[in-house]
Amino acid sequence: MGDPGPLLALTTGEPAGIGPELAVRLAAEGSPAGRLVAVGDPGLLAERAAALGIGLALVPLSPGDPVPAARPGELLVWPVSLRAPARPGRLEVANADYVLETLDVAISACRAGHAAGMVTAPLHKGVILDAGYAGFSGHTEYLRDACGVEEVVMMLATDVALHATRPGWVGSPALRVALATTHLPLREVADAITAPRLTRLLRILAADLVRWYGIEAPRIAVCGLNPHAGEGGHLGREEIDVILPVLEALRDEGLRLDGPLPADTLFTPRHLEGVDAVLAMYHDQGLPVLKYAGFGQAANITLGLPFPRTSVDHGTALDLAGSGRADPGSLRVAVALAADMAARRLQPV
Ligand SMILES: NC(=O)C1=CN([C@@H]2O[C@H](COP(=O)(O)OP(=O)(O)OC[C@H]3O[C@@H](n4cnc5c(N)ncnc54)[C@H](O)[C@@H]3O)[C@@H](O)[C@H]2O)C=CC1
Ligand SMILES: NCC(=O)COP(=O)(O)O
Repeated sequence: MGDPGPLLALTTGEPAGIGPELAVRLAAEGSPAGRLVAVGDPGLLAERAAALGIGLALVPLSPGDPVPAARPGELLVWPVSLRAPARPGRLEVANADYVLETLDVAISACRAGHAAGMVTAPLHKGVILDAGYAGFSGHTEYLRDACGVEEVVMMLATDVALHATRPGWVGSPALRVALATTHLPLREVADAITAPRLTRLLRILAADLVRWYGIEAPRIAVCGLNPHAGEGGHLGREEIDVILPVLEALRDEGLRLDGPLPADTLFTPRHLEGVDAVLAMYHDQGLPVLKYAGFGQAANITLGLPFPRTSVDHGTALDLAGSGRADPGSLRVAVALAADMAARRLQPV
């Protein structure tokens, strides 16, 4: 058997959702890109595998243990125990601690060098907030705080092959959409877009397109916040007062930035030609476009961390949990992308 590739920690997510079954399905397929170690409850994974008729031997290990040679039909596991029984589609507040512990195990392993990166199956933000973790916003900000970095950027990207093979497509081969704000009520968005924050986000985005994607001088298109990018100040002044001055200052530093541009036309093939990433100002400005272009073939990447972290482009899909009908496409993309990023990370510089 050849080089199994970098070891990637795969957190299995909300136990009532589709994460555990997607993890076992991917393990059964065998990941071509990297070696996976699932982080989760072995009993839960065995149960979901059995329900899908997948014969899977679980191999429990601890972070730092030698990694055995890959054998078909085996899944390595770093065990974390459920706090309460998990039933598909039924959220259980007591398991919020379990979900967070899976993240802590993976993050510690990545920081200690026991894994080259992490891939996360979806968690349910609402149940973690219901469990009392006030202010919990998602993996992205949890990782930021756990790694002690000031800022991170959420970016979703379609599988490169999707657009490259689409007849007549003249835009960039991959659509990458980063977000200036993530999980905020809409009425708080404008106030969250400050010049210092936007400056930090754009620097991280530009630097990590070089670091993780090998793009030499990335070109980034920046959306306006308001319709028609503010219509010269008649439909809002954020473009004039905040966004434009930041872009001008960063252009002087050498960053290649277009904008602020009206978001409705920016996301058209002609405007995306030669653009390596788009910075959208808020979640539902950028992600519906990305998901229309490639739901199930896209991944979520956290930029600004000391190690690769990717995730799926979807949530816990409680309505599909246990049915075997959930599409594992995005998890495949997330694993392949994390393996690619980890391989770059492991290359001597
Ligand atoms: N990476 C993560 O941890 C993410 C977590 N979430 C969380 O997931 C929870 C549920 O969010 P929703 O907005 O309902 O989004 P969702 O993605 O869970 O579901 C939206 C729709 O897409 C379908 N869907 C989702 N994944 C699918 C798959 N793999 N195959 C086929 N169909 C699929 C669902 O059945 C549903 O109809 C929320 O707590 C949200 O915060 C949402 C997005 C990402
Ligand atoms: N809409 C994307 C999403 O919810 C993923 O958030 P995160 O858990 O990766 O921070």
